[in-house]
Amino acid sequence: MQDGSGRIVVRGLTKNFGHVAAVQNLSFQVEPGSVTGFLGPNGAGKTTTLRMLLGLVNPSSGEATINGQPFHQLGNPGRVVGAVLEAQGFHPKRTAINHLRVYAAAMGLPDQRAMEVLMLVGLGGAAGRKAGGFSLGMKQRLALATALLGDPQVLVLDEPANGLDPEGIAWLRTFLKSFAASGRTVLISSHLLAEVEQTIDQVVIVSRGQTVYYGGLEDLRRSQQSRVLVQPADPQALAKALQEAGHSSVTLLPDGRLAVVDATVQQVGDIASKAGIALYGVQEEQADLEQLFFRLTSGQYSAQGYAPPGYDSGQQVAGFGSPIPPPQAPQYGGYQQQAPQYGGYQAPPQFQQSQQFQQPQQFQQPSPYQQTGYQQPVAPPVVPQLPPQDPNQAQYQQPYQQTSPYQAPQPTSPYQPPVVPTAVPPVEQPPAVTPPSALSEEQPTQATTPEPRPVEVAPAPPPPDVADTTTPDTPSGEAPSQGSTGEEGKA
Ligand SMILES: Nc1ncnc2c1ncn2[C@@H]1O[C@H](COP(=O)(O)OP(=O)(O)OP(=O)(O)O)[C@@H](O)[C@H]1O
Repeated sequence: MQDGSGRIVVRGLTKNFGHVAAVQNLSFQVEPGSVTGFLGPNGAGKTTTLRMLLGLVNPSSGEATINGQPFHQLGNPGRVVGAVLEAQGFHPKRTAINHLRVYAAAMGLPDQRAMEVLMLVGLGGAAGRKAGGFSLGMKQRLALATALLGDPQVLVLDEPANGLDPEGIAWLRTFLKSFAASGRTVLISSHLLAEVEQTIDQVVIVSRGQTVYYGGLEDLRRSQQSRVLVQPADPQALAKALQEAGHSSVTLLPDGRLAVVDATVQQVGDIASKAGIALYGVQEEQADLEQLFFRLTSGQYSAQGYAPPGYDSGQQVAGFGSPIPPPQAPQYGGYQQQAPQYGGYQAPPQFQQSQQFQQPQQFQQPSPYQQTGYQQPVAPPVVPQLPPQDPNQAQYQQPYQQTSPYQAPQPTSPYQPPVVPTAVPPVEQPPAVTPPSALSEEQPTQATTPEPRPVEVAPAPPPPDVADTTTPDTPSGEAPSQGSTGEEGKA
């Protein structure tokens, strides 16, 4: 029996693909009324977890429920949960509007609902264009429109910002916040905290298939303590002097600086002065959330050959190892930097590497982005509420305009459920679509299906098509996986 809460519960979820432990004993809960970010580096197990939640992969153990029930027990899943796992796999020759009409018909919704969701995601002007010609960002919007068809209570989106331009990201942020503010549940995955930081309220951070943090984003921010970073002429001597003065939490960083937790800048300066130790730089550091994310998830991949013998890759901020060999960390009794801990629900590390600390070039630690080749995503501009646009020329329309059913009749929510017709209107040229059962892991992959991973599973897939003979819209699920090994190859 559905509890109607809109709550997602993941309890002890585990998935092994042969020898690959994709997800290990994962537990978290996603509450309605908030946007929860599901974050982790590549290969952390995010997609596998979402696929288990959506009934596309059988867990090795544990369970994932929506409204208190596994996905396959939801009566009309398309009306409960809308999901986008990968914005690909649309029939390339089918127009956006026809794609949506097919799914709308399968869910018992009127044709007009297709146009409504297209308008909602800003694709109204591209309704008659074939999906095969869509850009990645347009495909993301079309996939989201498909997920919204059934006016679901829960939205599950895998990397939804992927391919969106800055305006699209800003639009998505506004949309998801508004959706959650209407009392619904939003779970979005990403491997970039910066990409979703302004969107999410709660965060589940996974690394190597395990939860490393689960809680409010603000709590995560608050959990970080500042520390004093100091560059002394003689780190050993200063560490000793600090310890003798009662400051036991002193960490020697690979670049030769000391990080002191329970002391102020003034205290450190005074102690150094009394001990006759010259300081070349001292600064209080407030930990950065993005760096914390790197720290929490570091070690997912470590680049062999870069870390010198004895150097603990856990000291690195970036998760992919450092392309620049760090200096050999001298070993001090009791002052070694601690590697981040994994497994279970552990508190995040308290300290982060300073990027502002002023010191000679040779001591500077490259930022995580420099180390990994990433660039910090450009913060999207603030989107005006209703920018002026020419309906004939604008590529995307703002979603909260015109006749959208989501236009807020009530001040608290822009959403209204769509009208469910008493009779299903006929569908023109129904295309080939994988039947619902083919989404299941237990179904063998169809020979004509090019995509081993699902696209959108939100609505119940429509009936098979007799006209189209090309690639189905909806890819099949994975090959039988329980206990198998090499047959579960990932695209
Ligand atoms: N069908 C499969 N068969 C075998 N291994 C798989 C399969 N699906 C996922 N894996 C493995 O499970 C691990 C987790 O993969 P998953 O796709 O869940 O990670 P992710 O966090 O979503 O990564 P990304 O951010 O790159 O999408 C990886 O090691 C991956 O290779």
